[in-house]
Amino acid sequence: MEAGQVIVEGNKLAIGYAGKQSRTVHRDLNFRLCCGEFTCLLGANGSGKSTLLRTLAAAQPPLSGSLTLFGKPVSAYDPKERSRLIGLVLTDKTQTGGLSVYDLVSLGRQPHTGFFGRLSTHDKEAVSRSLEAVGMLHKADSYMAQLSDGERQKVMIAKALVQECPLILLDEPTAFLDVVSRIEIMTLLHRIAATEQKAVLMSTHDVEQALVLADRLWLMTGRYGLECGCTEDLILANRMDSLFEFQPDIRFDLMHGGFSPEVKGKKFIVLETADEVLRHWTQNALNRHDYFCLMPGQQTEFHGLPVLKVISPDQILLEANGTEICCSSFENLFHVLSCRS
Ligand SMILES: Nc1ncnc2c1ncn2[C@@H]1O[C@H](COP(=O)(O)OP(=O)(O)OP(=O)(O)O)[C@@H](O)[C@H]1O
Repeated sequence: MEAGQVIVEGNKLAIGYAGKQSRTVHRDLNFRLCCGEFTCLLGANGSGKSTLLRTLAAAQPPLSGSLTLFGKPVSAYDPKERSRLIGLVLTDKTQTGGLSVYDLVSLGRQPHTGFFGRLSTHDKEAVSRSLEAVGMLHKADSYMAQLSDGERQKVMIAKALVQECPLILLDEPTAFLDVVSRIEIMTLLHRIAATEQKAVLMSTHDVEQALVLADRLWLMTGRYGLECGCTEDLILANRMDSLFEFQPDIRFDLMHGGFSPEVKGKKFIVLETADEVLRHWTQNALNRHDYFCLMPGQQTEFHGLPVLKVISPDQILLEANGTEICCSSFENLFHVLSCRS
């Protein structure tokens, strides 16, 4: 497999549900997934991420348009062929508690084993390699029921790895995990894509980590459908704000790469500090206390505004009404400010 080789391509794809409760979730989706790339699919609740992943995995048919895997319609592959090409990791807690970690991952070899599913030496090596790749080899003999959520998720990823598929799809694999496990899993997926030349696509609500680790983003919204691009191209073209289009009070913070409530401070204060970290956290605290921060020089149209000079976290000078008060902490500062208002 060569870096950049197209594995999956969708053209004018419509996804959704046919039958009694028929519903088109999206139409006109155009995308490609290539070897060696880790892609994160972001979108608000109900925007259609799982529907798209299920369609890509052929767990539900497209409503119209074209969806190809290595240039051939996904529907033209039989289920066994597909399971050699697509590894799917779902979040729902499957009933696997009675299986050992080793046995569960071994099930991922089924597309390669014969009728009786006996593991060859090569299969056993592949199981051990996959468990090692996700850092779970030491738990090979544990039962699934004995694992934490994060560990279980790593084992499910090992099961997808052992299938040796060029395409791995994961639906919110980091849901319910602590920040360390989330970072571990996303770093692992990024490494797998890069070193094993796989295309890895995961849906997630973990925007912060996605912006750090994803080579590409797929942004899914009702208004714009699916916007695909290199992570930094989308961020710097201000496309992140489109994710929550009906929430004008929530803004993407370009500087720090996360979403936060828009600042609507009613009180004004001039903030002076030479340190970027101090500026960020002082502004954070002031915004929460209903202050809108102006930079020095910005206050020409306002007169007599308080000025805050932050030299260090324990040296905060507040100049107001011709007096200067030195505060030794933010707690102290907000006590002084609350007494003034
Ligand atoms: N079986 C179904 N039949 C009809 N509509 C469905 C079905 N499953 C989901 N939907 C609808 O399709 C839309 C997209 O749902 P989907 O689960 O794909 O969103 P999502 O982006 O994965 O959401 P979340 O972030 O909450 O997991 C929703 O409006 C949902 O109500």
